[in-house]
Amino acid sequence: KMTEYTVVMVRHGESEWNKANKFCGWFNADLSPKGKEEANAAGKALKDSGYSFDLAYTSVLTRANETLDAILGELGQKSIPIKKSWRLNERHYGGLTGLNKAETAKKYGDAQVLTWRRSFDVPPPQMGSDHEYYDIINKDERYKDVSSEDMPSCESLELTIKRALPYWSEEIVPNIKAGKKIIIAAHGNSLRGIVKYLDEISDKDIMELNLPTGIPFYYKLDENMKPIVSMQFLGDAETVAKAMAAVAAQGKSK
Ligand SMILES: O=C(O)[C@@H](COP(=O)(O)O)OP(=O)(O)O
Repeated sequence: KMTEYTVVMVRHGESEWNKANKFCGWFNADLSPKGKEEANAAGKALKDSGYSFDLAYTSVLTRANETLDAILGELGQKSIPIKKSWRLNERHYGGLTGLNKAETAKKYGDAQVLTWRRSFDVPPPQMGSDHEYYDIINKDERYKDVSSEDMPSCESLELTIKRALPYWSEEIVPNIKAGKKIIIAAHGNSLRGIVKYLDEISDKDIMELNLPTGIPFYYKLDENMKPIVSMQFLGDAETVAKAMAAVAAQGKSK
């Protein structure tokens, strides 16, 4: 029989800054009450589908960590090992961090905001040291082991992939191949990067992918980590499609 590995991924539940429609990136926003409910519901959906895990991965951002904790709580699996890495963080939104997405679209136009949010290789403007959130992010203890060359001041999807993929290939893949059942709780754009790589989505087509908050999805991978089944959400198609459209609409002026 062909070897088949299942990996589950989930974007965290709605954060306070998703709710306020603000560019968040490396700012450590908390889950909103709705986001906490989404995280619990994600755990219930995984439980109902019979999932259990041996190892969990997440970013160093609280919204992803708390989503993972809620899921593992629902599964009764709070004691499995959890590995956290900044490499799974959301893309760094640079100078846009803290700005309202719809107001930014009013000011710069929908097309510019779409380029900043969804182009493959155009990074947002840099976050300078005078930015409101610069010290909060750069002096955060959780980045004390990140070298100054690795510490971003803004990231395109391309740059996000460059720092996330080594973690996927060197840390996560060997554990998948060792037969560990894995869940990854991360972010809209760090997960878009992994999905782009796995499904070999073109730089142009990846613009169309908007991941909903708090709805887990799975991949079935062969022994070469090629998808046998790609991105299957644990939710009905209509709910998923609506949630994706809502994420896409966040960057429009009206
Ligand atoms: O940084 C942010 O604002 C959102 C994604 O934003 P968009 O790229 O969808 O605008 O990240 P997440 O909520 O997944 O941590």
